[in-house]
Amino acid sequence: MAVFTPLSDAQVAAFLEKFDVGSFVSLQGVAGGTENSTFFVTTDRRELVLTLFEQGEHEELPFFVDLLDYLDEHRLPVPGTIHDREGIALHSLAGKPALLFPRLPGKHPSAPNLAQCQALGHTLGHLHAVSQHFPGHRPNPRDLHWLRAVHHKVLTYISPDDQTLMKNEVDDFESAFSQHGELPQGALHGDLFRDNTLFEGDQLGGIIDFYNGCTGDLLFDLAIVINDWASNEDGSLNAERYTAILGAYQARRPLSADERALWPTMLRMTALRYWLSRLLVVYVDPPAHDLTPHDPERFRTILKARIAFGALPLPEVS
Ligand SMILES: Nc1ncnc2c1ncn2[C@@H]1O[C@H](COP(=O)(O)OP(=O)(O)O)[C@@H](O)[C@H]1O
Ligand SMILES: N[C@@H](CCOP(=O)(O)O)C(=O)O
Repeated sequence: MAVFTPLSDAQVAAFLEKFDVGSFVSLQGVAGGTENSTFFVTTDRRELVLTLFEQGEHEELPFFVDLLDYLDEHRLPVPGTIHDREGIALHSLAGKPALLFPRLPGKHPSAPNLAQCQALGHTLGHLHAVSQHFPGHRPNPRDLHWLRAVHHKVLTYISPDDQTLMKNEVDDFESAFSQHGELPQGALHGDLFRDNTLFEGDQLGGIIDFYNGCTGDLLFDLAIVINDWASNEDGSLNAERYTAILGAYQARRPLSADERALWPTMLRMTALRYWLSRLLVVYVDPPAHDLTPHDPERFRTILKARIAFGALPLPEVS
């Protein structure tokens, strides 16, 4: 379940009166999700999503509102926030910050087909082409500085071989990145896993859950996508999905020479980023709720595969 703060019909009906969205019909808690309380709300005019923010830095919410609204204005399939009659998006409900969104169509793809991979690559390339001009600023909270600063917290919980692996990888990343200039920058989704997308058939209906959104290396976002969308069970890269995503992406935003050079390193770095964040959740900072944490082992497997086999060649830009 992902309703940590229950709401009554009457509370939501009164809340909706601030907005021009129609009258309350029904409310349903959403089972998915891990961090916030999410509700599907039906009015006599439309389907909505209501999110109560349970954790995280509340002062950062205006960044997420601005980013979603900017991408929505640029015709990306994201839930732009719904503003009330006075133009305000961010409200408070049951003592928690609250946002209202349109409900986007579709389902999460667990085994995406190649048309879905192409659609995702195409849209992410478009998003990054546009997001380079986004004026907001939020440093990437999971970048190399974070890896360097926090990886020691998990070392006592992993095997001696894994400790060596993790420490050597962080050193390697620092050495590789120091040999290149700044990579192309822009706003990132920051967590674009399959379960943060919605598809209707092969059509990408929506990209959701921008609460890891930040600004930084665009390549970081692309590497997260490839590791989640294009890895086989054994962690190796799935050549067809890899080529479908990267071919479509580069038709919208070709990678620079520095990005191409750092690509194998970025795949390893984002694999380590999730291995580490998941280890932290399991051993160091477990959440108060009883949801099953994501498996750290999955990203250890992916990291080991990237080290063993490197990256596949990047498709040529046509
Ligand atoms: N705008 C939206 N349109 C349709 N479904 C949504 C929307 N926002 C959230 N959801 C649904 O709610 C679930 C939880 O939302 P999410 O933002 O991922 O929560 P959390 O931050 O807690 O992980 C999603 O997996 C999706 O099924
Ligand atoms: N999607 C992630 C969880 C979000 O990352 P975090 O850094 O905010 O914990 C995962 O699959 O682990």
